[in-house]
Amino acid sequence: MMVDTMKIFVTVVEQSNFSRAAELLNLSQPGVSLHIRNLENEFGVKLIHRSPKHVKMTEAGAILYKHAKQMLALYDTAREEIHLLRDEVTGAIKVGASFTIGEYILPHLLSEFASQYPQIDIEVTIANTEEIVQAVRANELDIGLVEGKVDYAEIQVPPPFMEDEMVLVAHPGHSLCSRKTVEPEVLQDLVWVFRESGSGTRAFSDHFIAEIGVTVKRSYVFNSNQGVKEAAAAGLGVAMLSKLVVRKELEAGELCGIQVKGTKNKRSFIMLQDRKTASETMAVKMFIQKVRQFRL
Ligand SMILES: O=S([O-])[O-]
Repeated sequence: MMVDTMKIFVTVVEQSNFSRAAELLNLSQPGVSLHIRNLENEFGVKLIHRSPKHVKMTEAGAILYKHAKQMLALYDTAREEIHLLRDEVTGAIKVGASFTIGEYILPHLLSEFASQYPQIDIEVTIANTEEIVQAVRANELDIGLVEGKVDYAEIQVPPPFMEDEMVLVAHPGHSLCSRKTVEPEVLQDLVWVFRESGSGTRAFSDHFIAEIGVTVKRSYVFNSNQGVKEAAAAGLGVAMLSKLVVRKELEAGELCGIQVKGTKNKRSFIMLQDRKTASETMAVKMFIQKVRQFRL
């Protein structure tokens, strides 16, 4: 089918590599090369320059790439409209989420989404913000849901989809817990429990500490919210975590929340897609719509 050949051509161009394209498409490399050769024979012109180091489009290849993208998008739209006619949205979505979103928001969101669209398969990857950003850039995910700021030209970041409240927490026996609100200076030389670098939670903690201008006496680092939370509840040090992560422990009195005068405790959750390769299937569109409307 011509649409399959176009998909192969577009994948080779976007991956700049025959074997990576073959792997992504579940085809053999000779099979992919044959499709490209047949396409070149059909147009009577070279579409791709191959050298041991590079796979690059020719001028004719660039023209075909532009139209092939439009053809594939039109084909998807036609397929989706036909599915909608039969009142069903099908397909598969790969979603990546940072830990706070992946563990505290996504399960509830997906449970609503699944009852609305039972025929959409979803694969979720949970990792820290930086890892999810890199996976979106590498085109391994259709959508990334992360915390904080993202500054890559090729990544499309629409306005935040949710606000998150951060809380400074400690074991209830910590000296800071005897006061309702504290001045920033009293946080001088404390022992902290942090998430790892690359996480949105760590970025927020670092920013918070820099803003109030205190030094950290010693720190312990865990690569999960759960680890940080348990360590703070065990009295290892203070920690800055999302309220979503510590809500139950605060209610149960296993952690105390410390208010620091004049500091900001809000951050945003954002949704990412790769500008160039963003999937526009109906399944992805419906998922994006759900993320925008969802409230916990
Ligand atoms: O998992 S996080 O905090 O980016």
